Amino acid sequence: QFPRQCATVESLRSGMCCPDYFPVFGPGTDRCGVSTGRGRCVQVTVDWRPHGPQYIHDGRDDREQWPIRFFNQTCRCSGNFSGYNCGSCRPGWSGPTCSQRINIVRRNLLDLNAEERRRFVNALHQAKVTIHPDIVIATRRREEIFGPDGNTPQFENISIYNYFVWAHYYSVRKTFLGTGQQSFGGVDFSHEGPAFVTWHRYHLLQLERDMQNMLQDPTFGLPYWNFATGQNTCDICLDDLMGARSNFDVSLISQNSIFSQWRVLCESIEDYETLGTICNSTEGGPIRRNPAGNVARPMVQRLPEPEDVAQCLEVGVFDTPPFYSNSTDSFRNTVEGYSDPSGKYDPAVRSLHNLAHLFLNGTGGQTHLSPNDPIFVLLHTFTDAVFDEWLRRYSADTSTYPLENAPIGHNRQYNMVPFWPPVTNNEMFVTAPENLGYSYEVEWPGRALRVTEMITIAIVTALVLVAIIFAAAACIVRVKKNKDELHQPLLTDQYQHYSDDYDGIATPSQSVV
Ligand SMILES: O=C1C=c2cc(C(=O)O)[nH]c2=CC1=O
Repeated sequence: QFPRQCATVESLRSGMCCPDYFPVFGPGTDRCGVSTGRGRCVQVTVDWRPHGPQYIHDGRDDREQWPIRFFNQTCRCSGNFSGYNCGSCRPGWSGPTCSQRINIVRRNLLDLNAEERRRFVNALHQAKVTIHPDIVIATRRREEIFGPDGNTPQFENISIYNYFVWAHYYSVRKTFLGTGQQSFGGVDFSHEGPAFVTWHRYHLLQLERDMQNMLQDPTFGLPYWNFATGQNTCDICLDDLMGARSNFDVSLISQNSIFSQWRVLCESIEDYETLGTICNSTEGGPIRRNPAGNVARPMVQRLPEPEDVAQCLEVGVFDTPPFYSNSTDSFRNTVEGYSDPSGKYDPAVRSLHNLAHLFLNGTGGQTHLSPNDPIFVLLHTFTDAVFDEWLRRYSADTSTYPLENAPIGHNRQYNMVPFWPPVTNNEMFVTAPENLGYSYEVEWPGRALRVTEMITIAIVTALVLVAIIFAAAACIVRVKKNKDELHQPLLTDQYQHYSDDYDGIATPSQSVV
């Protein structure tokens, strides 16, 4: 959430978070790399447009008008420079002056060879155990951020992967309304609204970037899991990938996989909600996963079908009022999985992204915990690939993204919570290869025909066949007639001839030679 340099009493009191890029003459001398033209420290811009009716507690949540409750000044970087101090490049650019274009390819996990699989699993594990070099997390609400003595900022270090988990938790946490009062759950800054696709896109980009830096490999790309297999098994739950099922406990991961050793963050949700605290970097129990094992909900014992993806990509409107989880004919609500794959909203339905989560039936199926299971990364890269294909097919323009009245956090110009530096939903509503420097190696399924389409095609085919038969028959008749006409004058001539010259009785064979 915030750069380590800004997690201080002074920074919080001043509201300024503009770290030096290169402190030539001591701290505060090169804010945002100003001396080399990288950027400047400016007033934060926030979204003040009205949000939808779901959130009724304005003024009570630190995430409102993000990030103004914490900081009102931030770096604005020039050109292709980016990052909390303008020390890095915008996605899609690299090099010392950020002037070289790059393209990262995100591939199907199942297409990786043995060595690539090993490297990817190791990279995830390294991210799980490596402290984030730049970012720290707040473990208290703004009201209590200076600690019990008023002078001890309540921030913690966190690993790269756990920051990925924590950011998701922070975006979905309930609004604390006071001790003894129920926390308010009608709020979600990353789901059930148009920002679902943009928020998760940035979430992945940030992990990919952090892992590239950690590995010192700017070409590292996150793979994807094509979850639309229609099967009732998890095809990536193998020991050389995301871990097979344990032989000893159906809801655990096999000990042959490093992921069986991973421990889960943000488990104590009831404590956070009743005490008004925030998840910290303390880990708890193991990842739980029991794919297709939810016997109480047979509907979530299967994965989506390839046809569901094809149908979802036919929904041409990005989002529809009320821009929420009950929107109908909305591409966003369809890919998120609250509508059926054709776009029709149905409260009983779970499809695509939601269905893939629920199929995992464990840590990966609970919103406040789901990124703890590394399958989350792959499930979301695939969801992002569908979003990118939709942007490409419809040449989508940001004007189709709602500017106001979306649920809180979901308006076009809202800074996505809790990312730093501030980044709007708008900035992620662009095609990835041209604007964000990555692309997917994927083939999209063709759509099967609907019954009405099949009937139409059958009728048209039958009509064409009948027309061909008629045309052929007419042709034969004409040819025959022409043949007859060709013979006719000969006969007439002959008859005329005979009638002119012949004076006796002719036999038929004589007259038609
Ligand atoms: O982690 C998630 C878990 C989810 C469960 C549902 C549901 O439809 O019930 N949706 C989810 C989204 C998640 O991100």
